[in-house]
Amino acid sequence: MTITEILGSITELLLAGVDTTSNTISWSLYHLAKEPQIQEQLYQEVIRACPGDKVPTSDDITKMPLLKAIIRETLRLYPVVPGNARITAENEIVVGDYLFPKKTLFHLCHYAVSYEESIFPDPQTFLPQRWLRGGDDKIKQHPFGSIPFGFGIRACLGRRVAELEMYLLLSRVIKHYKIRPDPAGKTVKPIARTLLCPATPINLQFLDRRALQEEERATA
Ligand code: HEM
Repeated sequence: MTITEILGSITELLLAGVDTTSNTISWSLYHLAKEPQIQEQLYQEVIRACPGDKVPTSDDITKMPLLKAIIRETLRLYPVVPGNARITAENEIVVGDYLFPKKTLFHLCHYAVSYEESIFPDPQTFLPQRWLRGGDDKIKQHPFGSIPFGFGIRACLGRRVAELEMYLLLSRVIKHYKIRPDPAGKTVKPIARTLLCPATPINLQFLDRRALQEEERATA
């Protein structure tokens, strides 16, 4: 590899491989802090699949459907890559009643698509259960309702790594800490700066579960 290729690859891996997953985890913690019931359900799922001092591994993740649903719902609300583009290089195409000549540049706004009410009822609300099989709110999902990793041969190369990274991190964090929201009660909105990022800092409290349990025992 030339030095230019090495520098280009490092920049790309930092942008594609670090900021994407870290922003997504920040949003999922933000919502779990605001939704203590969902956080408790996740905690129960994690300690059921991975009891005692055991550190969650990729095998344990297969027993954590809620964990996966939380990441999917987070990426629906905050698709960290908010837009995607494609050029129809070779053929003209018809979409609905419109004819697009060849070499048309299409831009897909993931952010707008994944808030479509006919596909996701109550689209502004964080509802991980909409992704769970057999869940009350489960509707027949449109396969392209939310495609945060893109689609086709140029879809995200790091998808599996990214998902595993986020599942492992979130399950480990939840196992050790109870997450509480910013006592100042500030709402954080997203902003597109190439990637979709929090417009203001996300402040959270992390309470050590072991210390909380010891405190509870001491006061009982
Ligand atoms: C939450 C995490 C992530 C999301 C939502 C995400 C999303 C995306 C999207 C939408 C694309 C463009 C796909 C398309 O044009 O159809 C993409 C491309 C790409 N992503 Fe990710 N990504 C994530 C994490 C990662 C990670 C962790 C890595 C590397 C370890 C990575 C590496 C790449 C690469 C190399 C491409 C370019 C693929 C190509 O052009 O053929 N991504 N990603």
